[in-house]
Amino acid sequence: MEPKPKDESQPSDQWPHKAWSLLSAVRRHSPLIQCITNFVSMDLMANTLLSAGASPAMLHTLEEIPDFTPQVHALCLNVGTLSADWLPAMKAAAEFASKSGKPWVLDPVAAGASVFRLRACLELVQLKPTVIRGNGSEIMALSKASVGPTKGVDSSHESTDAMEAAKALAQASGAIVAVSGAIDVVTDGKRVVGAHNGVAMLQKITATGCSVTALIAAFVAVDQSNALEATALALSIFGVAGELGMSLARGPASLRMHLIDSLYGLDEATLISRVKITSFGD
Ligand SMILES: Nc1ncnc2c1ncn2[C@@H]1O[C@H](COP(=O)(O)OP(=O)(O)OP(=O)(O)O)[C@@H](O)[C@H]1O
Ligand SMILES: Cc1ncsc1CCO
Ligand SMILES: [Mg+2]
Repeated sequence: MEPKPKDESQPSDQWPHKAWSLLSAVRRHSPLIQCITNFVSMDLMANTLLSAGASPAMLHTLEEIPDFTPQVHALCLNVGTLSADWLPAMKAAAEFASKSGKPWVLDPVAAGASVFRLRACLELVQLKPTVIRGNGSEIMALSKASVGPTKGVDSSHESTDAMEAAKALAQASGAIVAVSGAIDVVTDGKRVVGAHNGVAMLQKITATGCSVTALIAAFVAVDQSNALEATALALSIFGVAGELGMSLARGPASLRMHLIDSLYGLDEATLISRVKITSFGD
């Protein structure tokens, strides 16, 4: 939607204003986001997209993809509860999205947990995602193409430990690669930025990572030509909603509710005062 001229330099003090501008664009355009995602995440992901102003559609049947996927503004693929019969639909959707010039985002959940899952993720990477977002362990497994010791869907690495793996994966795939964690690391293979927002309690709510991947799809849908910036901003804004939600929450269950309310209610002054994105200086 509405491609904008490429912004080569992103002075750090422009990030907060850009954050408001992109969130406003998502609210205004309400991009249609197709999500083929795991059973655990469907509810939180759809509600995250709705609260940000986007329009989620959790359609995953192969038979519907030729009709539906060309109409969407972006696609989100997530392999969290992958089975062999879902993979052809994911591949077909990725191909339709690419053919119709729509961005698509891959969440390689637990990429290193099994040979089947790793192969599936590597095959999806071949189909040229616009963005890949995972936690530290997922990005390291995918970048090294190796099955290894993993804690399932949770990370046993810091996001910053995966920085070189993320750069290598970005260079090899042509995708923007984002690694979530205390600092969300985002790279195109050369430039690296960090989004510093969020609270650790977000890790205690299942599928917050899956949901922020879908939010990235919505942000890239409204600013396709600046995918690195849109990715970093989606991560930062989700983190700001987490910070605001945490100030009202008593634990993970109430944070889940306040996260959604805070994303929905985010205003310009609050967002601009809280967004924190820095360059890692490459
Ligand atoms: N230590 C932390 N401090 C602040 N925010 C964090 C921290 N760890 C994770 N987050 C935030 O929590 C959200 C989920 O990230 P996480 O790395 O847990 O994803 P994930 O492992 O893929 O989650 P899931 O598989 O449950 O969807 C992101 O918005 C991330 O920025
Ligand atoms: C817990 C869980 N298991 C498979 S997918 C998923 C959601 C978080 O990734
Ligand atoms: Mg995940």
